[in-house]
Amino acid sequence: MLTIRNLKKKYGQHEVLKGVELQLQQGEVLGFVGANGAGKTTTLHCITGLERHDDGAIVINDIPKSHDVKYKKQFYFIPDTIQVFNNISAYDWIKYVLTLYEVEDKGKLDNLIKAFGMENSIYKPMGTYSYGMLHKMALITAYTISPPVLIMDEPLNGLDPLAVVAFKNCMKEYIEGGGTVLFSTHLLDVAEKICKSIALLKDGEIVLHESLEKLLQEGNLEMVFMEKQAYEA
Ligand SMILES: Nc1ncnc2c1ncn2[C@@H]1O[C@H](COP(=O)(O)OP(=O)(O)OP(=O)(O)O)[C@@H](O)[C@H]1O
Repeated sequence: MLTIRNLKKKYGQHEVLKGVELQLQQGEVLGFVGANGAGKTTTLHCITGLERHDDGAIVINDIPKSHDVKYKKQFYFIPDTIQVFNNISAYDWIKYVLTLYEVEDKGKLDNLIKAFGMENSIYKPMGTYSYGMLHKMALITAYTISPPVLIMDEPLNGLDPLAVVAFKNCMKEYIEGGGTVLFSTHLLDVAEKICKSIALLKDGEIVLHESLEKLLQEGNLEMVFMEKQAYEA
């Protein structure tokens, strides 16, 4: 469903991604982990087109990144920092994004607004939103669109307990409907609960991509990562 081959990216002389190889199967929920500065966000930005990559190939649902609009309709990306138009309501913004994806499902949208407890705030200007509210808005959008792949950078940051439950329930439904998820996280306990597989980025390369089931046979995720020397001593 998502294939990354030999992905390379430099900022000036700093080679951040040195040939990332990653393949996600349909239905996979992949937790993308690594130390601070390992290049997780850079990888997500290269996949989503926010950054140009220097070398390598990225293909989603058989469509290469070079196919621009068609490629972009294969995924929805929730960044860590969500930029918004301050004076537009979240509801109007979501409706606009849905038109870009050619999705019209008011019933689903209304159900998701309710599931995330946003019935009152959804009509307010996005400039008045907290960090967590912006993430809820983005999750409502993502699950309404239900594209082939969801890509998220630290999606649970700022969510209240109700929203975390909604996030997990919606994710289950989305996966059962044929979706695929790639998300970066630092929360290994969360990754243990949500993911089907884990990929570890270290020194600009994927040094591990394994099913959670197999990894947990070796101990908990923290132990596995310490062994893989994910963090500097
Ligand atoms: N726009 C940029 N210009 C220059 N260097 C950058 C830029 N963006 C990221 N970097 C550098 O690239 C490296 C990887 O950063 P990135 O944000 O991808 O890491 P990360 O794994 O997401 O980190 P974290 O877990 O702390 O969020 C870091 O050394 C960072 O300083």
